[in-house]
Amino acid sequence: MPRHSRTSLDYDPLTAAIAPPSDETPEQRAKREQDEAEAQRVSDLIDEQLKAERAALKKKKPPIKVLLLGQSESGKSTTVKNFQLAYAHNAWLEERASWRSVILLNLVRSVNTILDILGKEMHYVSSPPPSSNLRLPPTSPTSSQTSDEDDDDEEDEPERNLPAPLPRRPGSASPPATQQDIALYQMQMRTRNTRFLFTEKHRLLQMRLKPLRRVQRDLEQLLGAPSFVEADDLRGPATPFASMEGSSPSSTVSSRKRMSQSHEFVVRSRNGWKGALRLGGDEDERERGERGKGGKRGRDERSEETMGVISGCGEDIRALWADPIVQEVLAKRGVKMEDQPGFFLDEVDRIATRDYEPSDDDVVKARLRTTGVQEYHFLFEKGSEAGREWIMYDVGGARSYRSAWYPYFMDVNAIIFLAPISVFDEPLAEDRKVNRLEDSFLLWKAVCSSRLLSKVQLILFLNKCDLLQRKLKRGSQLRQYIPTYGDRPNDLANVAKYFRQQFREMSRRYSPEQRSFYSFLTSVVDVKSTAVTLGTVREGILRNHLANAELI
Ligand SMILES: Nc1nc2c(ncn2[C@@H]2O[C@H](COP(=O)(O)OP(=O)(O)OP(=O)(O)O)[C@@H](O)[C@H]2O)c(=O)[nH]1
Ligand SMILES: [Mg+2]
Repeated sequence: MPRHSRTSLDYDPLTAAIAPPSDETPEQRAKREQDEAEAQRVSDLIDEQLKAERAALKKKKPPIKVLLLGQSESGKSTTVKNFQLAYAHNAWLEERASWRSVILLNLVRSVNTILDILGKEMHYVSSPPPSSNLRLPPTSPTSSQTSDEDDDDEEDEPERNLPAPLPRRPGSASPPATQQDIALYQMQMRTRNTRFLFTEKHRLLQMRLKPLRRVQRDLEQLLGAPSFVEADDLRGPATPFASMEGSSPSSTVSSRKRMSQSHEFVVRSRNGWKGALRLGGDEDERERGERGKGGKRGRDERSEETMGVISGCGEDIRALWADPIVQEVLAKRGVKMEDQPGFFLDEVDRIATRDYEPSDDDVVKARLRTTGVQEYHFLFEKGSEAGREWIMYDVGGARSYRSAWYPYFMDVNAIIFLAPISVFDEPLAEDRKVNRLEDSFLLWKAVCSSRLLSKVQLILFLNKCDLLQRKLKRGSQLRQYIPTYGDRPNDLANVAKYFRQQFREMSRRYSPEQRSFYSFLTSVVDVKSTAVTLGTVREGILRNHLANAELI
């Protein structure tokens, strides 16, 4: 009877197939049994590992997910940096050096901005005074006539980078001019009529600092997309995510995967966090390799070259920044370099050197726009938080990036919303007709109103208090931009209290369900005070998370 037709229950074809040959010698048998014992040992080991992993997974606490929201330059990335500094210090140290190029770019951009302004002024000095009149922006009903008459005058268009008013007065068709508009207009008039006493020194500085134009281009190339973005590419609706509520979670989750770049920090010992951060990730590395000549070596050479040019220009940069005529020109133009993000001109002696290494404060102050969404993982491995992973999502805040926020609304535990409150007199870069504070209010209102976020804990950072204080001390009057502020004292404590009330009221009015209002007055460039704030925030988020878990 052929084997395959046997039906007896004591026959197992598999056993038959792996059975030792009938003519096995004693040596072969000993070898076979040894191999089988070893295979069994490995198999047992794998089983044990799988069991342990399953048990660990069971014990693993769910990650806490925090989303940072707010307009561009509100301080989101700076807040993440503070979180790294406080809770991932070793990884922070590893990453710190890679910020050098960003800081150099910040410095060089400041110099080139000054050179641009200087160039224009020197041009005015060497050319006859303009014959056409500057336009006065629309202001009160009486002065708006002036602007109507001059509406066809295109010649002065580039000069009209005027800020938008806040709030618009009811009933007025066109936005009325703010005090700042008028001041800017008067300043432009004065500037055009002023003849600065430029000397040979200014012409020499201009000439000797010219190589910094190329350095800026090189650094922008090296750093890739975020340092290239033009204001025109940032335009878009204020709250695109508000109209996306209800769209399919699966499509938004996959778009979220496409958009995010992941960075990991792991804390392993009581010494703090360990891990690594690769600025930009592999993809950027590849792109940059292709852009730069000859990949990493080419980049290193260029970086050396760049450093050489910058350090060679150090003296002249210092002379330019310290020059009283340059300072006068900037003041007349209303340009406050020291209020601008990424301001390093005061540190030029330290930074424009070949062996410059960024300090913690430098990195916190450095400015690099976020494009898309950056994902940061923090894993606590000691203490009561052991095994708990935190994931922070840092989004690009410019208007054109805001539709990318929505997929992250699906499953976050908390949102830290940054509203810079020093910007009450500034226009939004993406749309200069809009006041920056007004844009923050629109965003906050939309976030509070979102049904998807109705159970998410919202934490508000009223940020840039240091800049607000500086502005108020210089004499900026809040009531000129927000008439409802009335006669309240024009100091930090009262202005901050007023803003807090406004945001609280919006949260109360627009939240679909009742929610607690948590707010902090912050200057996130101040690492010490921010560490205290973040400690409180962390505890609050954790407590809220645990309370919700209990409820479930
Ligand atoms: N003086 C001062 N500067 C701040 C403060 N917060 C942030 N900055 C600076 O403002 C600039 C912009 O901050 P970022 O954290 O990059 O802003 P962002 O919200 O991430 O901006 P996007 O990436 O464009 O969305 C940086 O140069 C910061 O150092 C603050 O409280 N005070
Ligand atoms: Mg950012």
